[in-house]
Amino acid sequence: MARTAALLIENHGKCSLSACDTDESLRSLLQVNEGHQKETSRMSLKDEVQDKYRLVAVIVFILGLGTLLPWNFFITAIPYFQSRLTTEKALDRISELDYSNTSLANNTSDKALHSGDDFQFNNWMTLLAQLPLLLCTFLNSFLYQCVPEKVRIAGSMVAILFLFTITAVLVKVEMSPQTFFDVTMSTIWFINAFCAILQGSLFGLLTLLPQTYSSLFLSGQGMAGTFAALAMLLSMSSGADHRTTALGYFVTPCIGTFISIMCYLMLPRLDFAKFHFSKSGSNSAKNYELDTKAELLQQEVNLEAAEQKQAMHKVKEAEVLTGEGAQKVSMCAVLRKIWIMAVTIVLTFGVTLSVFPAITAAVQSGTTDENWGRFFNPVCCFLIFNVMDWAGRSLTSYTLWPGPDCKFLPLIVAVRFIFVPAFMLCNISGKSYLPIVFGNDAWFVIFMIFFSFTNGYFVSLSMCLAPKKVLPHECEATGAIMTFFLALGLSVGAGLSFLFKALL
Ligand SMILES: O=c1[nH]cnc2c1ncn2[C@@H]1O[C@H](CO)[C@@H](O)[C@H]1O
Repeated sequence: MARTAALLIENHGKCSLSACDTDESLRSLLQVNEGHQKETSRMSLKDEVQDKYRLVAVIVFILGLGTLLPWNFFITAIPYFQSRLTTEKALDRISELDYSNTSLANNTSDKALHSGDDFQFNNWMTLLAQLPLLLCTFLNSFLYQCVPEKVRIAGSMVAILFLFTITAVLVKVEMSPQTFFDVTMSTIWFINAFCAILQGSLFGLLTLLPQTYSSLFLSGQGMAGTFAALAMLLSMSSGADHRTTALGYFVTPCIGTFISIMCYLMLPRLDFAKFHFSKSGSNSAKNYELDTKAELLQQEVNLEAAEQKQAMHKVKEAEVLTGEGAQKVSMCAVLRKIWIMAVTIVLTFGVTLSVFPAITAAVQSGTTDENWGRFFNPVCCFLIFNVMDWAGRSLTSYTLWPGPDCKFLPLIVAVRFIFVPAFMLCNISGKSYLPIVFGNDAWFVIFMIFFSFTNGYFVSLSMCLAPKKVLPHECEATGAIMTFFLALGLSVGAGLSFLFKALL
């Protein structure tokens, strides 16, 4: 009984309800219960298995971190990839030249080096990292029925470890730039495809744990970028040569992924995880409602009699309004309720990925200090982005301004589009059309702080507010829909990055 009560409270905690007319009654019902939730939680916790030493929490955080290691380790290493492609491309060009004309040779070599991105590496990398996410979000929704969760999760992590090992080994292998580009792009595609399956499967698994564990997972994801930026800074400051630095850097995610695999394998051995995973993961709408109603009648908590009556009255009212509890979840109905959040997340990630990292990674320091010049990119672009992105995500634990009923959220988020021209007018060499207006490093740092903080805040805000717009039994569908729009936003942004790069 306590277990069912805990489930009820947990689900109520997870999803408050929308202002939709038909949902109003259930919403009031939950409000009636709200006052009793803390008390009930305390009671149920006594009976429930505890997360000893917060081990499950730590593991969930590490798993979150593990899922975004591939994306972050690849984008933070853009200068390494470019240096391999650009320099060798430049050398190729020089070797094709008639060396009797030295000035032509110099000019062309200069142009090749300064065009910086003949392969448009940043753009292709962003697109090939995000497209598999979109495709695999679909694929995973079929795959989850025929491939067991353990195989999907452990298998993806082993594949990611293998692909990271290849990337690390390639650091020491000489090959033509075109081959290096092709191999790297294939690695990026496959590593992100596995990462998408991993992410989707872990999100599914997390629905069986209390909601705080989903926040921890997201927090871990936010930390992955900082981890990559710090690994880059540490390997750069080791003073080793270029290639050894890159090797040290790529060995880090191999270790990180290995630790993730160990953590995942440990999870089913922990009582707290065992307890929650043994609960039925597929709580259908009907079951949920039956549970809810049964609990209202039977739960062994101190609901005052009058309020209990009121609660039951509301349930009956809701039954009449919603056409009884056995209703199916309609994706269209859910989408109608959460479209504002869906548009918000597409706009947020669309703007972010259209310039980050494709354009922001190309910005150089305006100073002549060589040392600062080397560290400018990892610090001002990647470290600041990831720390502030994480800070923005964390702020949603304290405030959810402007709230679930705000109709103007997409408009507020659209204002972020201003960052696109702002970054395009920063100090990027080899521009064809645009001048450098914000040449000072301080401008770039200021833009980056606001850009990343608002990215983290609005992404997390839309993900947190969406479940508040729907009925409890629609939460799972809401999660799936929002994950799809998250991936769509990332892919749209990655596509737009080609356009903005061409306009530079
Ligand atoms: O696969 C993903 N899932 C969720 N968020 C992602 C993924 N890939 C990138 N980002 C998000 O994109 C922004 C720029 O790096 C960051 O906010 C990062 O968390």
